[in-house]
This record gives sequence, structure tokens and C-alpha cells, in this order.
Amino acid sequence: IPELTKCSVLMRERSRVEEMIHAMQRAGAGSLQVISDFDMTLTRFAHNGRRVPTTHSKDSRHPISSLFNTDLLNTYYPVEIDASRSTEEKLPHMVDWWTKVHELLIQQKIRKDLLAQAVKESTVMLRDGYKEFFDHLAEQQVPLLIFSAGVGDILEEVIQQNRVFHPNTHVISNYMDFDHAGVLQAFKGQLIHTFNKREGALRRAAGLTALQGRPNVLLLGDSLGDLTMADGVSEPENVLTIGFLNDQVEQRKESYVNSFDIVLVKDETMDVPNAVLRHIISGRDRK
Ligand SMILES: Nc1ccn([C@@H]2O[C@H](COP(=O)(O)O)[C@@H](O)[C@H]2O)c(=O)n1
Repeated sequence: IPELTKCSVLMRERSRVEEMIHAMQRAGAGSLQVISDFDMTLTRFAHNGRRVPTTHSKDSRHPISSLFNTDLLNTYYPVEIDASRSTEEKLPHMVDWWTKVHELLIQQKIRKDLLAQAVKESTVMLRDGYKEFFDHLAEQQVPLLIFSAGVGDILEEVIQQNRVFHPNTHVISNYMDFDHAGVLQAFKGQLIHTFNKREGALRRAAGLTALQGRPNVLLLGDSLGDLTMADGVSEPENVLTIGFLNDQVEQRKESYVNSFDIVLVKDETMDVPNAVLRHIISGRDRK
């Protein structure tokens, strides 16, 4: 796979990655499921030197930017990516961050009918190559689980507007609960933040029938917390993990290389996941 030889691609054990890809290729598309994070994994981290907004974050060019206006990002994002703190240390801060953001959004009485326009006018962008990624999985009927600590309603709108929300796509995320007048009144279900995805994986992903009987997993994420997204897969055989290292590269490189099978450093494209998928799905090695 020529894409794996790029200098932005880091691997702790290249031979293990190759073995896993071959095993997944032999098993074919029928054994495969893809589990992916959304913000900064399927969406770009930056474009033309500027941060791309997440499903939660403020987009200054946005006409109703108060909708996503959370300066809390500047306080809590550095904690989220701090390589010197453990996950346990970060947990209470993440709960605070998400709780405050959700409260702010509720106070702002966000209207359901404004969401589509808000997304249309925002600068949120999926990574280059996103269309091949979504379309190829749909054509091959490979289920795609998007597991996001962002806002599910916004996430769905983003993939809808990019015309890639296919029937093979399942989403687990924080969904808004609107009252009868279409005004945000709460968030549904248990809060999902960056570091509690394991609970969601065991509680919710494990029950999705479309994912049953598919022991091979391609997992995509941008945070160490994303590595637990496949913990609900029963009897997994091969779990190949790809991590996007977008920020604080030098501080986090070692932990990412020790944790993900493939690490993509400041790569704003889906080139590597697409190449790996083409290879697995082509089934050229199948006996
Ligand atoms: N107020 C917030 C809260 C979180 N974020 C970022 O969103 C990411 C969560 O979504 P995933 O799809 O990646 O699970 C998380 O990494 C936070 O950095 C935000 O921008 N604003």
C-alpha cells in the first residue's frame, strides 16, 4: 500500500500492521465493520492555517455563531490533549466541559429549524477523500459506526449536506431534545465525552445488530479515548487502529505510536484509510 510509505505515517510495528491487513483482506468485506470518531477524525482539523469548527465549537463566520459560542474550548481543550496528565486526571474536567456547554446551548434556546442553515453557513469540512470513504463502504455494505462525543444532530446535518449519509451509517452521539415548539430543552441519554466512549461501546454499540458477526474492525480516531470505541465488539479478531495526530505532535507522538497501529501526523486527508480499505475490500489475497 504505497500510502503507508509516506513520511507522515508512523507505525510501531509495520509487520504486525501488514499481517492484520492481510488477514482482514482474506476475510473480506463481509467480516468488516468500521468504527470512527467524527470531530477532527472525519472532519478536518485545520484549513488554510485556521482551525475548522467541531460540532460543538464556535464558528466566528457563522451568522448565528452564538449557537456554538463556547469560549470554554480555550480552557478545556488544552486539558483534553495534555500529554502530561492521565485520563483519570482529565475525566472530571471533561465532564465539567461538556456539562457547561450543554447548559449554555440549552440557555440559548437553540431552535431545531435553524440547525441546517447553521451548518450550511459554517466552515466545518470533512477531510479530503471523504466521499470515497463513505461511498465505498456503502457500496460494499460495510457498516460504519460513527461514535462521537460531539452533537449528533449537527453531525448528521454535516454528512447529510455532503450527501454521504448512507443507510450503512449508524451514529452514537449526544442528541438534542427539543420541546413541542422545536426549542432545545435538554440532551438525550447519558453524556458522551472524549474519555467515556468505552461505556457507550458496551452499552449501545454492542447491541447494534448491523455490526454483529463482523469480527474485523477498522477503527479511526484522533484521541486516545477513541481507542475504546471497539470495546463492545464481541469476539473481535483483528482491530486495526488508525490515529490522526493533529496537534501537539512532538508532545504526543510517543503515546500515539504506542497506542495506535498507524499514526497519521498532520494529515488532513482520508488517503490512508481509503487505501487500506481499498486493499482489504479488494480481496486480492482471498483464497
Ligand atoms: N465544547 C466543546 C466540547 C468538545 N469539543 C471537541 O469535540 C470533540 C468531540 O467530538 P468527537 O466526534 O471527536 O468525539 C472533542 O475532541 C473536543 O475537542 C469542542 O470543540 N467543543
